[in-house]
Amino acid sequence: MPQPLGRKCVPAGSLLGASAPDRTGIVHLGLGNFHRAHGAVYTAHAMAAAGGNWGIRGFAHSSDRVVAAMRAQDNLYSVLQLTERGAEAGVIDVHRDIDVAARDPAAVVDAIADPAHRIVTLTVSEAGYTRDPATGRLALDALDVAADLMAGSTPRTVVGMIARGLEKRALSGAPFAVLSCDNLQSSGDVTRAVVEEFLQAAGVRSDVLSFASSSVSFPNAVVDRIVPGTTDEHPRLVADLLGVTDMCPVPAEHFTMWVLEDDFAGGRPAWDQAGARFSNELEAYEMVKLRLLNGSHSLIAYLGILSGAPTIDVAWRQDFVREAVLNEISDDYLPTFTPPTGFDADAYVSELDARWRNPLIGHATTQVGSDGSVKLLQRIPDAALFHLRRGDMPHHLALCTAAWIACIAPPAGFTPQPLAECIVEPARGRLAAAVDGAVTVPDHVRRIMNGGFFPDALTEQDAFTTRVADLLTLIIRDGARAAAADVAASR
Ligand SMILES: NC(=O)c1ccc[n+]([C@@H]2O[C@H](COP(=O)([O-])OP(=O)(O)OC[C@H]3O[C@@H](n4cnc5c(N)ncnc54)[C@H](O)[C@@H]3O)[C@@H](O)[C@H]2O)c1
Ligand SMILES: O=P(O)(O)OC[C@@H](O)[C@@H](O)[C@H](O)[C@H](O)CO
Repeated sequence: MPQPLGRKCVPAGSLLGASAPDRTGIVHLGLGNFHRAHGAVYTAHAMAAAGGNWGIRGFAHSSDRVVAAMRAQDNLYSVLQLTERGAEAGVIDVHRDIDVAARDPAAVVDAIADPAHRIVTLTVSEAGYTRDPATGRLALDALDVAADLMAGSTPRTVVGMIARGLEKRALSGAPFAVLSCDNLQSSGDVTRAVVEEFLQAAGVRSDVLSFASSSVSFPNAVVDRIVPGTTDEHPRLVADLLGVTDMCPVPAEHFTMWVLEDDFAGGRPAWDQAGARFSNELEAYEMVKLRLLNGSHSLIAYLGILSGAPTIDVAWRQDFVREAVLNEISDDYLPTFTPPTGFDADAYVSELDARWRNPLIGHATTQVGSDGSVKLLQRIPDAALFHLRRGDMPHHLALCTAAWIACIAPPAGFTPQPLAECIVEPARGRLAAAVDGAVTVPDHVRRIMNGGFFPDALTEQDAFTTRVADLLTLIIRDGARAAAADVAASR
């Protein structure tokens, strides 16, 4: 009978990297699966290589699920690496004092203000940055942001917590870095912008603004590792491999990458000795990651959902999905950017093929397709505008947009595959209101494209809206495969 994982029961040789010292140097917001299989693993290896007090004070945003399970195991958990050659498991021991931010937001503010903490890392999803989709700026009118801005309130949003923590920390003047590890373009610049917009809207003292600009850095970073949600199968695999019961293991692929700007105002762990790459070519890496991987991932997910595929590997094994995605990469994404020095696009795409094909990962199409209203903003508008401004039509980006609408805001009379109902999408209500009363598919699409869900620059492109409407009409009439065939014929 396996014993529960805990400090008294760590299987010999299973620790990945070092166990953390008692002191914490990092505050992490968003204690989900990705952080636990990525930043936490690099930090454990960095401490093993070069030491340092970089234990992690972690906060889940609102759910107690991971926190309760980790606490019962003395903050330990295992990372389950799933490859086509088999599975391996290792234990991570870098978290201390984990909690739920919504339960005690003041504790988050205090942790950020504490000079012992020199980095705040974030994996709070694209939605966690509370930006207006049309402008990309902090959504000052959103109810939760407006509530956080009220004098004397305890902040509930991520941006509010960072800004109020920074304001309190200005009293000590201790420098620190805020490191976004979410799939955002210019993640550091975006995070600085929303935090500074919050501070200005809150009317903080000028010395707080000076502290923010002189002593707080927001390095840009690109993160990469496919980390699906945990299922009941994963604890069983850990029990087989390590002989312990782990209530909250994290499944992950073998591949992992982290590219960062080396701009840490308060110092950093030796992540470079743990495999992270420090580079001045962040923008180029962002294009590769956010377009070739994440943009393609969205198209696989929505075409997959419309054809009843529950996971990415099942969707990817359908010829029409693979053809659409590989053509999207070559026609619509690769021409839009200059890759990093020495980058081999063919090798990268072959590697993506192997990563998406991995049947052990079981990455749910509905997970990748969640929050499309926020994620597609990183993946579609800029690349689409690149082509539209040259008079070319990015057909595959239009297909992805049409497939998203078919899943999330289907026109009256069309019911997508049942999987579509399982997609978490915070904008569902607003989308339904925008299309209420639409009588034709073009009218339906126009209301979405002009409804504040995409940047103005894209919504001004009538040809794109028309192409999305044509493809949505085909999806409704003949299915996703037929729409993909139409796109293939238009190349
Ligand atoms: N899972 C991956 O493969 C992967 C890979 C690269 C990057 N990422 C980035 O990490 C993020 C989290 O992925 P995950 O796999 O950990 O997901 P997860 O569902 O396990 O965790 C999501 C975390 O984000 C928090 N969150 C969600 N909405 C929020 C909001 N509005 N405000 C504040 N916090 C919020 C949740 O509380 C949770 O802690 C992704 O959205 C993405 O930006 C994920
Ligand atoms: O994590 P999201 O929600 O931004 O996007 C879903 C997936 O595309 C994403 O998680 C990838 O698996 C990941 O970006 C790979 O590094």
